[in-house]
Amino acid sequence: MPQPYLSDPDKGPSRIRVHHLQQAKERGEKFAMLTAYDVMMAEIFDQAGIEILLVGDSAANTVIGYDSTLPITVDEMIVFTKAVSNGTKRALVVADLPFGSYEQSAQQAVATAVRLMKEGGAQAVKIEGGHEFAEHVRAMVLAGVPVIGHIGFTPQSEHALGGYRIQGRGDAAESMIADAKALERAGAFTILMEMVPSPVAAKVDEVLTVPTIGIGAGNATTGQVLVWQDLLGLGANRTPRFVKKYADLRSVISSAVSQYHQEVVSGAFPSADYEFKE
Ligand SMILES: Nc1nc(=O)c2c([nH]1)NC[C@@H]1CN(c3ccc(C(=O)N[C@@H](CCC(=O)O)C(=O)O)cc3)CN21
Ligand SMILES: CC(C)C(=O)C(=O)O
Ligand SMILES: [Mg+2]
Repeated sequence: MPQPYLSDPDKGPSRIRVHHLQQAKERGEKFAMLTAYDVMMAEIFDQAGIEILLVGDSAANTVIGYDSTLPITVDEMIVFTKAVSNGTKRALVVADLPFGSYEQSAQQAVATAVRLMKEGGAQAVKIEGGHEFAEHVRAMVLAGVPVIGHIGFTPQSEHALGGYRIQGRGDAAESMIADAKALERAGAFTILMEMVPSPVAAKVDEVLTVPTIGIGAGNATTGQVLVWQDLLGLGANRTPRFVKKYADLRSVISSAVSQYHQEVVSGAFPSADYEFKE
């Protein structure tokens, strides 16, 4: 396979923009999205070639320690979005619209999206929900906000959906495809699908012109996304089945910190190398 256009150091874009993702789909190339919530991780992921950094409302779980995404606020999302945009040179920075910040009206969605862009430095936003939010998407797009639609399992609707469950099985597949089409028609530049049977996700990618991104949605979507603490093995909890763990940072950090602790209590640290002479 030739060097993918998106990551070609000479011909590829120096800054990923929405139209590059569309071109990727047209060329049959894939791209990667990863969450980020702080400047140093954003720098590392950006320099590693990740095309899209998502400031997910999963920060509610992975940074703040809530057991769902529902409590995180727009003000909190803005802090994380600023940190990520400060650490990013090439990737597209996308921020989640948190629960309660967009549902009431298209105008509320525009106001929140504008804050995430103006105050947080986001270059696009992501909104959970299907055709019922098409007008919200249209209003944001008209305001100059690029929008990703998020369908399938939408964690902000956990209580309405009855828990963490796969969506779009059986008869529900047709309405999921209709949701994806409605969001595309409203102007969404990408559709993200979470916990959807792979054949349904493949069908959605096939019927849409815009690219798709999957998490627990198989290998036929244009892109993939994971939460970085899952990918790098930082969390203590069991991860969802769709997670592939590429490292075990929790044990790396734990043994380094134990060694530091042991050297402090034994007096081995700081040795002469780390002290100031008169
Ligand atoms: N750390 C983390 N990773 C995520 O992927 C993630 C978050 N947090 N927070 C926001 C949402 C919530 N998501 C989740 C969280 C848990 C499951 C889960 O426990 N899934 C089980 C059961 C699936 C089933 O019903 O069969 C699994 O084994 O995959 C799935 C998605 C995805 N997002
Ligand atoms: C899991 C991804 C898609 C997300 O929405 C988040 O991290 O908040
Ligand atoms: Mg989210």
